[in-house]
This record gives sequence, structure tokens and C-alpha cells, in this order.
Amino acid sequence: MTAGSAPPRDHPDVLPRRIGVLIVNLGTPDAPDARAVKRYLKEFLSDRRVVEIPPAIWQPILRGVILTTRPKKSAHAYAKVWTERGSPLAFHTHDTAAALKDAFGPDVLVDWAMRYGYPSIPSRLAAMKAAGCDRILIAPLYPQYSAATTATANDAVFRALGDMRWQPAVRTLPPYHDDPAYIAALKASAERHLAALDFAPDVLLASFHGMPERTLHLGDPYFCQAQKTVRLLSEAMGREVAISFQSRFGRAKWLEPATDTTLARMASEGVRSVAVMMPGFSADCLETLEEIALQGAETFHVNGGKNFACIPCLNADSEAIILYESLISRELQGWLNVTP
Ligand SMILES: C=CC1=C(C)c2cc3[nH]c(cc4nc(cc5[nH]c(cc1n2)c(C)c5CCC(=O)O)C(CCC(=O)O)=C4C)c(C)c3C=C
Ligand SMILES: [Fe+2]
Ligand SMILES: [Fe+2]
Repeated sequence: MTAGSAPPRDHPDVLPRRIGVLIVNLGTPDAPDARAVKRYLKEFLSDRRVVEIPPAIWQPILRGVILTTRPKKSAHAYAKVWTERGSPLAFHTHDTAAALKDAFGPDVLVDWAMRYGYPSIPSRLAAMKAAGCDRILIAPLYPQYSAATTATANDAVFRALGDMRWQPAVRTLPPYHDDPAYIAALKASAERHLAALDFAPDVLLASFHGMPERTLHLGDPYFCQAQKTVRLLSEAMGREVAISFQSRFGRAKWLEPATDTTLARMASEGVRSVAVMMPGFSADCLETLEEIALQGAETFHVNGGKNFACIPCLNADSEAIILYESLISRELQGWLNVTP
């Protein structure tokens, strides 16, 4: 084709060039029932980045034991936190993308996808490409890097690119566990919610999703990044922040101290009031709303604690949107002339 001439009639459409930002979160069942939870758990727990046991050993356990017992139990837990808008993790992630829609100007499309379930990563990447995005920033919303979260989201993106003749250029958002904008967002959100309580907590506890302890020794930086987040937050807030790890799964040793035993111990040692925040979760979900806000409160109370508060995740609150605008505009530098 020569300059100025029209493309030949069989030439593929060339759309105006745009930039995509794809926010990625973990994924959640379609409904709070055993069938949907089973489908979700099968996909999630078959991911070799999540359960690092050889498939020949793990798949019979997964199919024969876990998927025959856990879906019913988990569906019951999901039912307690399900809303008119569906799963909290899904609607908060949707709302985050919606709030960022116009943040980077008309040439930047912001969308969201889930690593497991819907909307899927391949489908949203295809939609971005169809809308003319030739450069895409993948933003896995995990402040602390883990192979079980960040890496598997990026793997799914790169697998989808493997099927494309004309790939977009891709960047991935690095972990932001020690980014001043993240620490500032956590501090502002925690202080706003603490100020609204009718008690002043003796202890502020930061509860992170756990991981098998083995992953730390294999080189996963998650544990150390969580520790650093808490140290920086504690310095920024000018108060002690305790740390613990929740959501233990399976029989292996997980990172410690565990949140449930920490809450029980604190209450039995005379701590009267506690506020729990979950800085590793970008959005409220089953693990924060059921495991902490409901079960955690019960554990604290039955062991003698009096006041318990669960601080919401950043979700799509103003602190979160300021944070993501800062992180994303920095990553778009060179693609777009924006100031972080
Ligand atoms: C080996 C099992 C698991 C690992 C490793 C793991 C790591 C991990 N998970 C999150 C974030 C979330 N996990 C959520 C739910 C969830 N997690 C596991 C297991 C492991 N997670 C299970 C089996 C479940 C499903 C619920 C249940 O049956 O208990 C969620 C919530 C999803 C929702 O629908 O609300 C999130 C979010 C992180 C950040 C992480 C490692 C750092
Ligand atoms: Fe999990
Ligand atoms: Fe759980």
C-alpha cells in the first residue's frame, strides 16, 4: 500500500489506536449455590500456580474429596454475603473500573476481568483489541505479589496473546505493596472508618490472605511484602499495627500467625476491642465479609473480647480511585502524556 492510497478491499480494518487498561481480580462464583461454587472451585483449585501439588496426586483429591464436600459448605458462606448486585468481589471490581472510566482521557478504555470465571481475561482482551487497543496495561489488583495471584493473572493474559496474530503491546502493573500512594490510601481509609466507630480499638490488626509457608522458602515475596506494607502503614499512622494470615486451606503449614488464633488469643489475654483491616484484598469478598466480619467477630467475642470492627477494603471508595489513578497513570507513561 502506498502513502495516501486507500487500503485494498481485502485489507483488515485498521481502527483508531487506543490504549486499554484491564483491571484483573481473582474471580467468584456466578451464584451462591453448590453447582456454581463447584464450577468455580474446580477451575480455581486446578490452577497449578495455586495448588503446587503434582496433578497426578492433587486431581484425585480435588475431584474425590474437595469438590464433593466443599461447594455446599462454601455456598452456604457465600449466601451470607451475596447481595442484590451479586458477589461483592464482582461488583466492587466492576465499580472500580467504572469509576476509572474517564480518568485517563477518551483514548484510554478501562475494563475489568476475572482470572477464574467471568468476565474472562481472553474475552475482555479480545474486546479491547476489537475496540482498537494496540497497547494494554494489565492491572492485577493485588498489592503484594504472589505466584498464586499476580503471576497466574499475567499467565492467563500471555496465554490469550498466544492465540493472536496481531498482538497488542502489553505492560503489567508491578506489585504496589510499598508505594506511598497505597500506604496513603490505606491510612486515609482506616482513619476514616476508625473515626466512625463508637469505640477506640486497643489493637489494629492487618489480616492478609495466607499462603502455604513453603512458598516463602521457594522464593515467593508475598510474606515479606505483607510485612513491609504493615511496617510502612504503622509508621504512617503513628501506631502499632499487628499482622496475621487468614483463610487457611488444606493440611500443609501456612504462614503464621493465623488470624483466627490471633483473635482468640488477644481476647483471652484481655484485649477488649479490636479493629481488623485487610490490606491485601483490594475488594471485599467472601474472605473479608464472612470469614472476618462474621466468623472473626464471633471468635473474638466467645473468647471474651467486647468490641470488634471490620474495616472495609478499599473497594471503589475515593481513596482507592486516587490510588489507582496514580499507579495507572505512572504505568501509562510513554504511551500517554499524563502526569501521575
Ligand atoms: C491453596 C489454596 C489457596 C491459595 C494458595 C490462595 C491464595 C490467595 N487467595 C487470595 C484471594 C482470595 N481467595 C478467595 C477465596 C478462596 N481462596 C481459596 C484458596 C486459596 N487461596 C479458596 C478455596 C477460596 C474460595 C472460597 C472457599 O471455598 O473458601 C477470595 C474470595 C473470592 C470470592 O468469591 O469472594 C479472594 C479474594 C489471595 C490474595 C491469595 C494469595 C495471596
Ligand atoms: Fe484464596
Ligand atoms: Fe475462606
